[in-house]
Amino acid sequence: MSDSPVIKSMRIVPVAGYDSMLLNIGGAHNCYFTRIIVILTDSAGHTGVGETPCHASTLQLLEQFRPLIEGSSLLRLNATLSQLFSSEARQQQTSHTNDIHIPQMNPEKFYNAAAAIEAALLDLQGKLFNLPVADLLASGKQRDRIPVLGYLFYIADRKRTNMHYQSGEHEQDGWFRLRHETAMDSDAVVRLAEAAVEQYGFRDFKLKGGVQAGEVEVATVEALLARFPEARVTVDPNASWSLEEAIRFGKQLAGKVPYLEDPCGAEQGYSGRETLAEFRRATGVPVATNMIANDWRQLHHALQLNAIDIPLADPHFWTMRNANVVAQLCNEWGLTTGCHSNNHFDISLAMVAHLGAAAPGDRQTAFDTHWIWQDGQQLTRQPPQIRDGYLELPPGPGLGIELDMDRIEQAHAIYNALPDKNRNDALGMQFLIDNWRYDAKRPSLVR
Ligand SMILES: O=C([O-])[C@@H](O)[C@@H](O)[C@H](O)[C@@H](O)C(=O)[O-]
Ligand SMILES: [Mg+2]
Repeated sequence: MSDSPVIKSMRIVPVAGYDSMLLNIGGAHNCYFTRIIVILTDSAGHTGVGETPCHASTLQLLEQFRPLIEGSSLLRLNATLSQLFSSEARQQQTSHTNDIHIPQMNPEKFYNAAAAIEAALLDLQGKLFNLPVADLLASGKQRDRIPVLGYLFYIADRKRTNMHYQSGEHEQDGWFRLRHETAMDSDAVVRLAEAAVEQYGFRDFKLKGGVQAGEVEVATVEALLARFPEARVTVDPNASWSLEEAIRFGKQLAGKVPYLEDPCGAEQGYSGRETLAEFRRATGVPVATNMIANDWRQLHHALQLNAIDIPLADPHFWTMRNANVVAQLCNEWGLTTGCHSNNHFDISLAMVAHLGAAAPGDRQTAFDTHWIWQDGQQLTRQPPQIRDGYLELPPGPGLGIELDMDRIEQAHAIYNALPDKNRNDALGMQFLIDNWRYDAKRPSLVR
């Protein structure tokens, strides 16, 4: 043990990148998105890295954890993480609520902080043992590439705001240009899908719903299916449909979609787990969720109620090792493994690639990634690639990525210059609808 490298320093770097005016139930994505990069350096001179969603309270937590991490032995990773998990901060973690798009409600702070640290430690251990992180997760590496989906959004007209959205006008036609243009109807979303297929080869799509009336979003799903009859297409209204609507739309889409994601949620005194269980019984449509089964206790209740088929265990909500345990449970218990995402850089893309590569069994649905909206803003020298609808596991030990420190400093400078550093999707939306306010039970444009 005395030969174990020791963590010498932990650098916590908030960073920002650019985004399009993507719509969801919480409003419109800001022209900037923010993330936190954790960089650990050990006594052997290696660097390990992790990425997580950014919030001021996550930054504070990471600072609080610094004394636990600096000076710790790399080989005692289990003991270090156990200490983190038995800290007061975890006890104070509130349970996950449905209101995922309201910054002050976002409950994942402890897990977000722990996830970035754990990923960076695993990256370092991988370098020490000359093994990919996928091999350090309990089920070990199972594959070299994982199916990922084309994550489609309705896109608002950025010109109606005074925000600094990129224009894409200097880009050639195709995905890199189209991803900045307004896309508010089925035809425009189908064009986005065509461009995404051309660029990345997707066979799976997810439409971010919770924006327009359910009928409109179902029509967009049907338009995508008509254009790509072989594809697997789903929609995620983030629980904005009532149970009655969800059952109606579910019956309309039954047999055409592989699953629906969070079609309904808590209402009239019933929890989201209860309404999803009723939805499944009424429609037979499998249910995926990133809203009501995001920790062990929630997952337990969701499974007891037979409410879900696909827990989308995001490594930033669970940590990579815990998300791998969820994948093992899915394999043993007849569920399907999947993964949720938010806007992210390529360090998270590598984390997701290793998680998917280690998921046992063949019941794996295409993983979510927002990367196609950020592609080109990499913080590493050779970001993992999406080809033919698959995210390829980067070669090399650890996470298989090498930080580009110049780009990290630039992204840090963008973050420092931001007036508003926490995610707040209401801001952009208020340019479209005066005094717009979030409502968990209404699509964002239905006002
Ligand atoms: O990026 C978005 O707008 C999504 O709505 C994201 O915030 C969600 O967390 C997520 O992708 C989801 O599947 O619910
Ligand atoms: Mg979702």
